[in-house]
Amino acid sequence: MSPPAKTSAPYKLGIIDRGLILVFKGINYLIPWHKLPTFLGVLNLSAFRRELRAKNLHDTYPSWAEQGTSENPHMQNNEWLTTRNSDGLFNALDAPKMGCVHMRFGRNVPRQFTNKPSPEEMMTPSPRLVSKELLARDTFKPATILNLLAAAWIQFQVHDWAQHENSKTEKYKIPLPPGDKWEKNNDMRVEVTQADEQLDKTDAMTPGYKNENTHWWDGSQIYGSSEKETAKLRGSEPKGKLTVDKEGFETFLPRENGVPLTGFNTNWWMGLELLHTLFVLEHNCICDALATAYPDWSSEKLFDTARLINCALMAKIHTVEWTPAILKHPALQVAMNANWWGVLGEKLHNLLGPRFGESLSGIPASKADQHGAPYCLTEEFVSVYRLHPLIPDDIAFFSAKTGAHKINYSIQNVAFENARKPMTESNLNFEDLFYSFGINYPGAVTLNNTPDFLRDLHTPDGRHVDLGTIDILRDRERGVPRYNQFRRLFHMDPAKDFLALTGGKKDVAEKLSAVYEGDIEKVDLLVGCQCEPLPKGFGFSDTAFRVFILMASRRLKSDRFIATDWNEGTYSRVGMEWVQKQGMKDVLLRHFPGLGPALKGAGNAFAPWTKIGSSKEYTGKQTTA
Ligand code: HEM
Repeated sequence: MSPPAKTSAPYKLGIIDRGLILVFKGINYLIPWHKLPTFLGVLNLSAFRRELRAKNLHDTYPSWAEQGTSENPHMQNNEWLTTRNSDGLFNALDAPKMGCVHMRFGRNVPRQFTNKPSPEEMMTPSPRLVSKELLARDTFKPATILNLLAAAWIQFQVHDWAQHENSKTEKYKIPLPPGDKWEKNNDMRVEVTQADEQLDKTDAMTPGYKNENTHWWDGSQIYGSSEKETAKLRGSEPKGKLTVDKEGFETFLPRENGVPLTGFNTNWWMGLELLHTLFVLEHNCICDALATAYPDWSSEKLFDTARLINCALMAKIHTVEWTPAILKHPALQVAMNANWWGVLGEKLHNLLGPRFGESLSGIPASKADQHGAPYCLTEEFVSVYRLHPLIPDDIAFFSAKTGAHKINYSIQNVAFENARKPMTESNLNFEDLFYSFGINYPGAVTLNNTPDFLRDLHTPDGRHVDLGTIDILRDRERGVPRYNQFRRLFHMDPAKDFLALTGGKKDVAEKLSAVYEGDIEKVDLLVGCQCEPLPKGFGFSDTAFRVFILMASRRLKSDRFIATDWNEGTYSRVGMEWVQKQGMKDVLLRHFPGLGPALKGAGNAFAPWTKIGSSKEYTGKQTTA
C-alpha cells in the first residue's frame, strides 16, 4: 500500500508574490483594483489570486488518504488514463477519488470559522423575515448588460458542479414574522442539509457535506455523475451519440413520465431545456465530425472523445464569454482571456503554441496543480452562485424569422413539466425560443429582486418552499461566515456601518438596520453582496468576485484533462480545433442557423442580441429598459 497521496506541494508564496501582494495592498488603500488602469488592474487581480491560493483553500477531510491512493480504488480499465470517468474517478491519478461524486465540499475559509451555529443563531433574524423584507422583488429590476440566456447558462453550469443532498427525515421550523400566513397551519419547515458521517472531532463542530455531482468541469449535467447513468443516456445509439427524440423538424431530449432524461434534471425550466438540448445536439455533431475524420474509431472512442471536446468547449465559453459578459470590466476581459489563452493573447497562443506556462500561454496544457489542497468545490463557492434574482417574472416570446411578438409566459408557465409549453401550445420552435432568450433581460442580482415564483415555489416532488428563506438559511446552517466576517477572511475590509455597506443609500441602510437590529456583523453574506456598490460593469458584487478569482482558474488548473493532458493525443486534431476555433455563437448557429440576423451584430452571445423586425417596436419591460 502506498502512503497517502498528496498530489501537489503546499502552495507557498515566493518573495515576488509577497512583494506584489504588499504593493497592491498599499495601492488599494488609496484606489480599489477596479479603478486602476487596465494593466495595473490585471496585475492587482493576479496579486489577489496568489494570496487566495495560499490562504483560502481548505480541505474538509482529516487527511489526504481520503482522496484514495494510486492503487485504491484500482483502475480496472486503462481507458481512464485518457478519458473522463463519469463518477469523476482517476482525474488525479495518485489521488483517484479527488473531485469524484459524493466527495465533500471543501472550504475557502479555515474550518475554525465555519462552525454550525446554535439553533438560535441560525434563526436570528428569521430567514423568512430577511426574505420578505430584503429579497422579495418589489419591481422587476433588469440586468441590462445581459440576456436571459446568461441566467440559464449559469444555472446549467452550477448543475454540472454542485448539489447538496437534503435530509429525508429532519426539518427546521422557520420562525414566521407576525401576520405571515405561509400556509394554512402557519408553519414553514425546511429540510436539513444531509451531513456526511463524522470522521473526526472537527466534523462535530463543522459538518462535512457531500456533493451529489462530480466536482470536475466534466459536463455531468448532461452526461450524469455515474457510469451507469451515462450508459442509460447513451442507450443503444450508434457512433458514440447520446439518445434524442425527434418530433417533426425538432429534436428533443428523451423523456420518462414527462421528466427529461439528462444528467441533472431538477429545478427544470425552459432555460435548462434550451441549453441541455443544445449541448446534447453539439455532442452528437462532434461525434459525426470525429467519425468522418477517424472512420475506424469505435463507438466508445467516439463518445469519450466527443465528451472531452464538448466539456472543454463549455469551459472555454464560460471562461472567455459568459464571465466577461457578467463582469464587463476591461481588466476582466484581459484576465479571463488570459486564463484560457495566456496574457500573450489568442493570436500568439495560436502562433507559438501553449509552451510558456500558465501566465503567458494560459492554463490549458500547463501542468495540473492543486495548490496544496485536494481539488473540490467549496461551500463558499456554492453560496456566491445563489443568483436567484436572475430569474425574471415572465418572458416575452418573438418569432426568430420576423421579430413579431407572439405571446408572454410567466416563469411558472415555463417551469418543470411546463418547460416546453410555448412550443406545444403556442407553436413556437427552438429558434424562436433562443431568439427570445437572446433579447429578454434577466433580473439584476440586487436587493428586493428575487421573484415571487421562487419565493412561493411548488416543486414536482411536493415541496413548497420560499427559496429566499432557503438561500439565507443554507449559508447559515453550512457555517458560511456572515458578510463582514467573510470579507475579513477574504482579505477585504468589513463594512463599518449600514450606510457604508449600501454606498450611502440611507433608506436601504435603515431597512437593513431594522432587520438586523442595528448589528452590522449579523448581515448575511447574500444580503451584503446584494447591496454593496458594484464595480463599474459588474453584474454581481466585488465580495462574491473574490471567490471567483480563486475558483474560476482552479476548476481549470486542477483538471488533468484541461491542464497536463491538453493535447492532440487526448482530444485529437479535430477536437482541439473544435474547441479553440469556436464559441457560443458558432454552437448556436450550427444547430439553429435562423438565428443569424440576431447574432450578426451581437458582440457577446450572453449580452442582448440585435433585435430584428417588429420586435424593435415591443416596449414591454422584459426586453426594454
Ligand atoms: C427556475 C429557476 C430555478 C429554480 C426552480 C431553482 C430552484 C432551486 C431549488 C429548489 C434549490 C434547492 C434549495 C434547497 O437547498 O433545498 C436551489 C438551489 C440552488 N440554486 Fe436554484 N433555482 C433556479 C434558478 C437558479 C439560477 C439561475 C441559479 C444561478 C446560478 C441557481 C443557483 C442555485 C444554487 C447555487 C443553489 C444551491 C445548490 C446547493 O445547495 O448545492 N438557481 N435552486
